[in-house]
Amino acid sequence: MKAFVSLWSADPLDIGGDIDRVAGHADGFHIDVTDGHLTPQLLFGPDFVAAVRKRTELAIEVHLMVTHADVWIGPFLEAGADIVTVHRRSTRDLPATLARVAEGGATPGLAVETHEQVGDVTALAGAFDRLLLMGTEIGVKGVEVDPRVYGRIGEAVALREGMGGFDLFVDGGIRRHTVGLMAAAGADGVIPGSFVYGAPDPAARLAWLHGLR
Ligand SMILES: O=C(CO)[C@H](O)[C@H](O)COP(=O)(O)O
Repeated sequence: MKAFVSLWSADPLDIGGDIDRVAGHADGFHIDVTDGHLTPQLLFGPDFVAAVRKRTELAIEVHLMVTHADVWIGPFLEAGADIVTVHRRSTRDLPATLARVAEGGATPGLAVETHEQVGDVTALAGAFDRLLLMGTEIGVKGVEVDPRVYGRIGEAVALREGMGGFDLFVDGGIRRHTVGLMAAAGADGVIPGSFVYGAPDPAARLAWLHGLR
């Protein structure tokens, strides 16, 4: 099981230190971008991503939870994002938005929210390389996973072979009692927040995560 660690759950006064603490153990970092409109939070802009880029060579995923994704793809690519993940609700033309990410040299990611149908992604076969399946509502943290997520992981796994393949990650509600079930259902990776940064030994927790499947 891979882990892209969510910097939203790092210590906001010591994010550099928190990056260094897990850098030899994480598979990448996940940076949430919210606009207070699509999501009830204000989080992380391109300058922040550029600063993280200078601090680590690990992959950076930018999770765009904003009303107008197209406006922000360019600035986040320039800042050094490796993966840009967008929502259906963030654009009027989802294939064009995903293509813009790929044309910019980054991996296009598609987020599927808890109220959306997993099966709807089949129409976008080949347009994205990462599926970010939300385990909770977007723009919240510290909450429990929606238990329907395990079945939804299975649905995505069943679909992906016929779609040319994609990496399947789960975001939200990553806990000791949920992550093993996510791995067993077929997820390739998760986005741990407090599960890593709230642990007494974040590196050991990541090693434990890597051993799952
Ligand atoms: O976007 C998120 C959840 O939707 C973030 O990944 C968040 O950092 C998770 O927080 P936690 O695992 O601490 O609840």
